[in-house]
Amino acid sequence: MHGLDALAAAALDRLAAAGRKRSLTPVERLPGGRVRRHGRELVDFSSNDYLGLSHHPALIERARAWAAEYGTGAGASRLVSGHLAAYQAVEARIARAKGSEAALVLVSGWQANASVLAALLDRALWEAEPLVFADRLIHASLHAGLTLAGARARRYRHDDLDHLETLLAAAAAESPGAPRVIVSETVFSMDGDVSDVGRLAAIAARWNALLYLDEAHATGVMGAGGFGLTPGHGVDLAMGTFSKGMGSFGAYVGCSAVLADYLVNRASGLIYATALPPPVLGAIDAAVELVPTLGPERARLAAHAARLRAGLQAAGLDTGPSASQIVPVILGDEARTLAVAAALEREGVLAVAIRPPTVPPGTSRIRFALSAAHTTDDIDRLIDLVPRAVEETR
Ligand SMILES: Cc1ncc(COP(=O)(O)O)c(C=O)c1O
Repeated sequence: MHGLDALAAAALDRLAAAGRKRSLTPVERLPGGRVRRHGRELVDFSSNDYLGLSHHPALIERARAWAAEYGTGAGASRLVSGHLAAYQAVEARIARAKGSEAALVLVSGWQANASVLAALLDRALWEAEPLVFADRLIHASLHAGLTLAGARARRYRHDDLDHLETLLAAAAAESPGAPRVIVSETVFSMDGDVSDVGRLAAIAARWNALLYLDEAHATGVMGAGGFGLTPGHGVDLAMGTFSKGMGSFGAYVGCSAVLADYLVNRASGLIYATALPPPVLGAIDAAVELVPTLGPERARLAAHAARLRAGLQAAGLDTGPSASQIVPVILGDEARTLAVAAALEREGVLAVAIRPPTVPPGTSRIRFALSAAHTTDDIDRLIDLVPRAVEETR
């Protein structure tokens, strides 16, 4: 008897005692930014389906058509027999949109960050140990990549590019010849703030550092054609996902052709994972085609976010540094944040409480993820409900 169940039960009891035990709740996703949970229809402010594309007829139709034509599974990794010819057209289109020489589609955002970063930070590649400089609030999947690579990042204060430069200068004095890699995001998932990509690129160029930026929350949503904030800035490696604004699943990296080739040979998440199922690749294909035409939806989403921020701030609430479709209301205390989320759910609004370890201690928040599928009335209802729910828990 290994006794693991008893140990796991004890670990769960400790989480429950700390108010941090989580569980899975079934939902039925509905169009129009709605979900059904516990039999009730709720306005969904917790999904990252920023343009409502997960229910778009063009994506559904192409997913259906590709399932009928190519089957439901890819059968093998891309390097074996899972590389549908369609990948080439999709990747060429992404590379054009990103302004990069090449692009590579990977199975998921988590897997892309974990395995691409690990491959890029391989000492054997650089013939030296690369020094990594990472924003303090980077996503868990980027941390996984650093961990897999055995890299210990120098972490700069969130969005503090002066601090980044100080760390780069100190490292250059200590180890002048060491390769340097900067890792950050363009839209931060929990604060909704937007990086200064131009300045990051200028810093990377000045210090001869490789720049890796995660565009998970910018893809589909930000930039003139909806392909994020990196195009035109000469970012070495721009990663993004199809799982959020693009309405389905999977990820991409935009980079040089030789780096893409290197990743096909070295990124374990591409080599040792079955390729995306054809219906998912079909949905990606349709989204990549559609997104440049969705300027009005992006404008509507930005207007929703501006309206919500203004309304909540006028009620005295702290929306942090949000400048995107992600609008947090930072409450600090975990129990209070849970109480506000519960009060909102009673009113028909799903907006989950985000607590440590997802965010730093003392910064628990309700994270509102907006969608172009929401109506202005949905936003106005939030502006009315949230301050009342917060007041009730004082
Ligand atoms: C910044 C960031 N990068 C990567 C990911 C992972 O993407 P995916 O959900 O497609 O695996 C997420 C989403 O959870 C994210 O927020």
